[in-house]
Amino acid sequence: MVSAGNQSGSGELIAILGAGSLGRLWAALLPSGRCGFLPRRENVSRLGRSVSRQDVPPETRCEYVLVRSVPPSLAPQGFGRDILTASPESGDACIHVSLPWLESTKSIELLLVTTKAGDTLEALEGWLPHIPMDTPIVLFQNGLGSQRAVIERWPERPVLAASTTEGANRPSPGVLVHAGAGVTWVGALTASAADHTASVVRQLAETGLQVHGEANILQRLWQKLVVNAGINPFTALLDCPNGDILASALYQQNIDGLCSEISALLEAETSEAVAPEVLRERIETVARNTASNTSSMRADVMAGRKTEIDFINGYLVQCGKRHGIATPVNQMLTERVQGL
Ligand SMILES: NC(=O)C1=CN([C@@H]2O[C@H](COP(=O)(O)OP(=O)(O)OC[C@H]3O[C@@H](n4cnc5c(N)ncnc54)[C@H](OP(=O)(O)O)[C@@H]3O)[C@@H](O)[C@H]2O)C=CC1
Ligand SMILES: CC(C)(CO)C(=O)C(=O)O
Repeated sequence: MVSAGNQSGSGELIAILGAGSLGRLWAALLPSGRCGFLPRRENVSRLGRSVSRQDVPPETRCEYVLVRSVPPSLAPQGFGRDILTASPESGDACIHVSLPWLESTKSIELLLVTTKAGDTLEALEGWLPHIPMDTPIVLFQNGLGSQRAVIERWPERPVLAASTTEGANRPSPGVLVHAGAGVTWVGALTASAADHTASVVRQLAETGLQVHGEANILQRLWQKLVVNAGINPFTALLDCPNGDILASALYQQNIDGLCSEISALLEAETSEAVAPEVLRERIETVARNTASNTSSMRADVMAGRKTEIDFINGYLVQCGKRHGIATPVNQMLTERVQGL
């Protein structure tokens, strides 16, 4: 059982904003007693308030089971529906996790933000006025665009970004599955964050997950963006696992155009020249290595959630507009996914 006490007397805390799959994964693996979740700001007044008998009692702790060791037959399937057959009983390493919903922001020494890209700004708007100016903030969002919005809004704060290939999903409300081990890269986005990188990496590495500092985190985010832009929309539109896109007509007809657009954008944005064929090879290597995965975008569509398309192919369309580069394939994929 991983458990953290209520805030009083527990010293400095790592707060997690976004108690979803990724947030719960870090929370469960961080040293016990040092971690808690920040609730949605609008729910704050319900926490810790005495309630009348007619009211629903507020949840003061977030409880779930972490399934760390998925049976090999399920492990490669990653996100989504396929994992539904994984139950806490079927793995050999289930941990019961019980962590507090934080009521005060006083002793927060590190803030991990694990909301979806589209929710990040609003989630931070609610909490940052209550969090000390020198508390490092680590953004875990996939795609690009949300990070820039945060640093433009709070340029003085120490803001870092993380790019991670860990895989976590929630097949049912009380169960978190660590579906795939990966690597996490952390680097500074604002000037005042540079001094915090080493200590953030050290704290995150206490989970036992692989965590490294990255001097050029934007480049890492771009590398992941390329792969997500070349796999996720096709899986969502074709409603298929990652590997199945490769033989499809939609993919075959559009991948070269997509890679040419991304290659031009990459050079315009980062000065890195990477040939379209190299980008295609990178995309296809990941698609083959994760062939039976349900991508996060397909999983969002299947669950009726808003996708992160605006921060992946949609972001590339916006980049194209800034640089005068035509992006018809990214535009088509964005519009079609938005329409799902
Ligand atoms: N899951 C993974 O393995 C990986 C995820 N990522 C990236 O990490 C990010 C999070 O992904 P994931 O954990 O899967 O997403 P989830 O949807 O599982 O989690 C997001 C969480 O944020 C919460 N949230 C939304 N708005 C607010 C708010 N205003 N205040 C507080 N909490 C809020 C949601 O609450 P509610 O449920 O109530 O809506 C939800 O619990 C995404 O950008 C994703 O691309 C990157 C690599 C791997
Ligand atoms: C690499 C990939 C496509 C793996 O499924 C992913 O990151 C995602 O699903 O968002």
